[in-house]
Amino acid sequence: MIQITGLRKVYRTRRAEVAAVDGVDLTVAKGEVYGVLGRSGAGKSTLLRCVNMLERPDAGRIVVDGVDLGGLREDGLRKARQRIGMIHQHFALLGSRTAAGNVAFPLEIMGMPRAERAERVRELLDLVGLANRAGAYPAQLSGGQKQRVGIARALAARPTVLLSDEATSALDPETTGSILDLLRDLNRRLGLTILLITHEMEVVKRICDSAAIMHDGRITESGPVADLLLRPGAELTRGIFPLGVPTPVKGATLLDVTVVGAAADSNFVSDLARRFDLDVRIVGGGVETLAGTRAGRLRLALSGAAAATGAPREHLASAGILVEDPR
Ligand SMILES: Nc1ncnc2c1ncn2[C@@H]1O[C@H](COP(=O)(O)OP(=O)(O)OP(=O)(O)O)[C@@H](O)[C@H]1O
Repeated sequence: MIQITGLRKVYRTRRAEVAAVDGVDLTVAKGEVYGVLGRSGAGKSTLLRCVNMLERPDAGRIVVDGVDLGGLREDGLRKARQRIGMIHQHFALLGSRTAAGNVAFPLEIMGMPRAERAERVRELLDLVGLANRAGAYPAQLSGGQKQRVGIARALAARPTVLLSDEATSALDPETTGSILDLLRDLNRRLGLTILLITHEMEVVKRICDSAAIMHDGRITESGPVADLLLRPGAELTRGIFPLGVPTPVKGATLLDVTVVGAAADSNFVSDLARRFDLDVRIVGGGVETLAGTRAGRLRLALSGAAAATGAPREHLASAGILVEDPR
């Protein structure tokens, strides 16, 4: 649905050149929620703004829904952008218009007749759970409600892709949760492909099927969350399940194990203890549900004759469990 290849964007100021995006390749499949995670300044906003050509890349290709955006002139681009909705951290609503007026705005620009427009606006506000606030002005709405208006407006032209620029960063945790659930629901109900950028691990945990980590304009790891978790040394795994600096346990061998899918709910710990006659203690970690997938990471302290041999590791690995030395 979205194919980004060799993307590069350089900002030139009088004093310096900054490669905000420095050779990014990314593929977002149709119907998935894809999160790009990174710290401030990593280049996430620039990357996202290149996807709908709000920023013209210096190099690389952006193909959305089969259309190569780089090859389009202004009018073609305007049409292509209707297929790409966008929501923003600070909502970007017009303060002088009601919720309904804000949602109607892109439809007016498209030239939709008034009666049809009114019907579509009603439908959109209903879709985001704001049917009863149509006449309210942004100043009268909570942050979560404003973002719901933003989402309704972004969906007005029936886009196939939604870009989310830190859509929940200005919201409290509970409201963040409800907006993320709404995005997930829209993704499922409308088959909407969502590419979001965020600095919050919680966003990736709650709704992303796939994720990428960005540092200094480059993607350092990317792929389906379930696959990334099982990749040795993955930063994503450490971010979702931080285990901290290992504290030695006297007479025990420490192992960090990552489990995804059925293994996360299996009896692998007691099985390990029985099979190798070990004493097994869990000294850190947890198990969670990530966008519908069960996953966990535990730090185990093994004691017993077989603890320091390779046998427990080999057994865990043969069951599809990632085993790493704590560090
Ligand atoms: N218009 C611009 N002119 C010059 N430099 C820019 C411009 N926009 C961004 N940059 C620089 O490009 C780099 C990436 O910025 P970008 O905003 O894309 O990162 P980000 O990961 O989205 O961070 P944030 O969450 O803080 O916005 C930064 O070093 C930033 O200072």
